[in-house]
Amino acid sequence: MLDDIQRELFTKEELAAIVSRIGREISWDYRGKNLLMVSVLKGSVVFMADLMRAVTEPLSIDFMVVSSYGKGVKTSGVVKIVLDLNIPLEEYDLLIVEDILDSGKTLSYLREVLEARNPKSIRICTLFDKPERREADVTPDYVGARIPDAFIVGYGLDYAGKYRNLPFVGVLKPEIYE
Ligand SMILES: O=P(O)(O)OC[C@H]1O[C@H](OP(=O)(O)OP(=O)(O)O)[C@H](O)[C@@H]1O
Ligand code: HPA
Ligand SMILES: [Mg+2]
Repeated sequence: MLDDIQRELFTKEELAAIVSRIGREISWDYRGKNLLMVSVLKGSVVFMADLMRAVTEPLSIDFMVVSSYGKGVKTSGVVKIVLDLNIPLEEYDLLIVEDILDSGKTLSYLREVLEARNPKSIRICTLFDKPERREADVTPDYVGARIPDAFIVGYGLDYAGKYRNLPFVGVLKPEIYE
């Protein structure tokens, strides 16, 4: 698995520092609110597990499973909700938790779908933002780090379902997917 990585982009320690910084920002901003963190699976599984423990205010969690990349490194353009939330959202301040904002198609679609359910407020938190590849208009409220246009894996992020268990984030060697 390690042989497939071209270079490490964020070490385990750097990721922990990023998560802790976002956790502090969220803790401050959501004082006295009714925070519901919605993790967009599968990619955000590791980030979500760490981030929720970096938030010091009371919160609830829930999960959606959304998929659009399949086995490729480019979005299929079709965002499929594989598993939806099944609770009313009116009483919650919703925070969508994503691993990466790339073309923006997943988050622009999700935001629209969830906004229509009338939560008290809605914000987006993404660990990584790849602004150069944006195709849909999305503005995240919390960003861990902006990254260059390269396909990254680890810390929840996959290529064809693999590499999610790497504790760091690295750039995948292009020969793996070309
Ligand atoms: O901004 P976009 O171009 O839409 O890309 C970002 C989305 O793509 C990935 O999900 P994927 O469809 O690979 O499912 P996964 O979370 O199970 O890996 C990633 O986890 C984000 O949800
Ligand atoms: O760079 C990426 N890596 C893994 N999954 C992704 N989904 C969108 N962009 C990426
Ligand atoms: Mg993926």
